[in-house]
Amino acid sequence: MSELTNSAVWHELVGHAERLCATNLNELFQQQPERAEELSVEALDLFLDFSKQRVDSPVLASLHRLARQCGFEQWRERLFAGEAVNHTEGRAAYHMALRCLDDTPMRVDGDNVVPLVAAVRDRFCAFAEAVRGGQWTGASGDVIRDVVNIGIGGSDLGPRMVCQALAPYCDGPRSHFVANVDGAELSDTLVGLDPAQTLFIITSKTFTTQETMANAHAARRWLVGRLGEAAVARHFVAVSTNADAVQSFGIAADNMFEFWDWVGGRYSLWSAVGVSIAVAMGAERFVELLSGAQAMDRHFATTEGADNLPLTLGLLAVWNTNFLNCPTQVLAPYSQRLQRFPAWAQQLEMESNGKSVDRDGVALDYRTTPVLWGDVGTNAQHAYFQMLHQGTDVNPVDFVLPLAADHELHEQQKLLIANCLAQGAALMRGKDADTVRAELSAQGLRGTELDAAVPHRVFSGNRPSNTLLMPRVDPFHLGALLALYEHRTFVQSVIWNINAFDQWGVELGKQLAKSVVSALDGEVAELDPSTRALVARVSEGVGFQR
Ligand SMILES: O=P(O)(O)OC[C@H]1O[C@H](O)[C@H](O)[C@@H](O)[C@@H]1O
Repeated sequence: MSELTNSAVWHELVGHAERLCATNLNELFQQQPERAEELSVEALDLFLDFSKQRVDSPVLASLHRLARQCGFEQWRERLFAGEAVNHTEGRAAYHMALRCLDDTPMRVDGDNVVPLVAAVRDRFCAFAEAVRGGQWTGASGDVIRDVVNIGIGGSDLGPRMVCQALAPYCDGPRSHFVANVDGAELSDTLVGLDPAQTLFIITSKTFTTQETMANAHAARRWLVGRLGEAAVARHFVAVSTNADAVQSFGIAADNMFEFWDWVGGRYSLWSAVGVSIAVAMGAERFVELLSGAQAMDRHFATTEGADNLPLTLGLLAVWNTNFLNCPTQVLAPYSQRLQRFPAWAQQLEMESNGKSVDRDGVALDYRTTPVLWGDVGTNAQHAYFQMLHQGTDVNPVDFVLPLAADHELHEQQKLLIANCLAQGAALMRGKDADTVRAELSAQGLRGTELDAAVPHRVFSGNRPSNTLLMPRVDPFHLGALLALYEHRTFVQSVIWNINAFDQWGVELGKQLAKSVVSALDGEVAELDPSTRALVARVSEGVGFQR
C-alpha cells in the first residue's frame, strides 16, 4: 500500500464515499438548503457552481486536508519559485513567467527570466504588427494575407484553439493550422493560397518532430517551386528552442523566435508559440490573453483553501476519480467558439497526468487521470448524452458556459443557456419509476404495456457536474479559463504525487515509427511478428504505393 492510500485522510474519504452512496444529490439539497450558494467559488468573474457534485461539508474538509497532507502549498511554492519540479528532465515548469507582465522577478536557476521573456515577446509582437500592418511583406512586396502555422501537439493545439475561440477579435491575415503528417491537411490548406501572400510559421520546441518537419519541408518545396529559393527568408519564420536545427532548415536567426526548455509544449501558447495568435488578433489582444492568465496565476498562488478556484476544481476531480470511481471526465463547453477547448484540455490533462509511477518511480496503487473527452453543447446532447444520462457508468461533466454572445441572435443564446442548465439539472434530478408511471398513465398506457415501458424511461439521476460560468469568450477571460485548467491539472498531480511535466510515454511510438519507415523502405528493421506482417501487406501494394 502506498503512503497515500494508507493515510488516515484517504481512508476517511473512502468512508465518505461509502456514506454518500446511500444519499442522492436531491437529498443533499434538502439537508443543506443553502447548498447552491455555499458550494460555489468565484475568481475573475469565472463562477464555479459545484453544488451538483456529490460532496458535502465533511467531504470538502477531508479533501482540503488531503491537499495539505500531500504538500499542496509547498509544491505550489516550488512551482512558482521556478524550481525543477520536472525532475525527470531536470527542469522548471515556468509557463507562469511567460505571462508576467510586470517587473516581478521570476527566477530559473537564479536568473530573472522576466526581462528575457519580455524581450522575445516584444520582438514577436513587433513582427506580428508588421505583418498585420503590411510592413512585413512577401518576397515580391505583397502584403501577407494568409498565415500557416505548422506544428503539432502543444505547438498546434493552443494557438489553433485560441484563434478559433477569439475569431471575432481576429482582424489580421487569415490563420491556418497544419498538424497532421497526413498530407491531406497541408494539401487542402494550400489550395487557393497565393504563395506571394503566404507566410509559414514553423512551430516546434525541438524542431525535430517528424510530422512538423515533413510538413515544413513540403511547404518549403511548394514555395520555392513557385517563388524561388531566395523567397524563403520572407515567407518562413520559426518558433523553437533549437536554434541550430532552425538554421539548418534554412531559416535565419533573425527570423526565429525562441523559447526555453522550462516551457512545456502543452503550456507553451503563452510564449512565441502564440505568434500566430498575435498576427491574427494583434499584440494588444494577445497581451490581454496573457493578463487573464496572469490574474489566474495570482489567484491560484495567493488564495487559500476553499476560495481557491483551481484547487477546488482539482480536488473535485480527484474525488470523482479516486473515491467515486468515475471512469472519465466530460468537458461540455456550451459555446461554438470553444469547440477546440476539449482537444487542448485533453493534451494538457492526459499528457500531464497519464502516469502510473510516482515521483520516485514507484508503481501507483490508485488511479491517475481519467479519460477526458467532450464536444460542444448543444451538439453533444444529440450524440452521446444518452450515455451520460442512462449509461452504466457515471461520467462527471464540466459545463463551461460563456454568458454573453458576440452575435445578434439573442434568442438562440437564450436557448443555448437554457439547454446547458437543463442538462446539469437532468443529470442530477433524474426521473424515478413512479413519476414515469404517472406520466405514461396520463397518456393512457395501462397494464403490461405500461410495466414494460417504465424501466426504459427511468433516469437514475444523481450524476455529478460542475457549471462554470464566464462573462464571455474574450481574450482576458479565455486566458483566465485556460490558466485555471492548467492549475487544476497541477493540483491533481500533487495529490497523485506524480510529475505532471514530462511525457516519456510518447517516445516509444516515435522510435518505432522510424523502424517501420525503414521496413517500408525495404531495409531490415526489428519488428514484432504482427507489425512485420502488416508491413509486408501494405508493402505489397494493398492501400500503399511507394
Ligand atoms: O513542439 P515539438 O517539439 O514539435 O513537439 C510537439 C509535441 O510532440 C511531442 O511528442 C510531445 O508529446 C508534445 O508534448 C509536444 O507538444
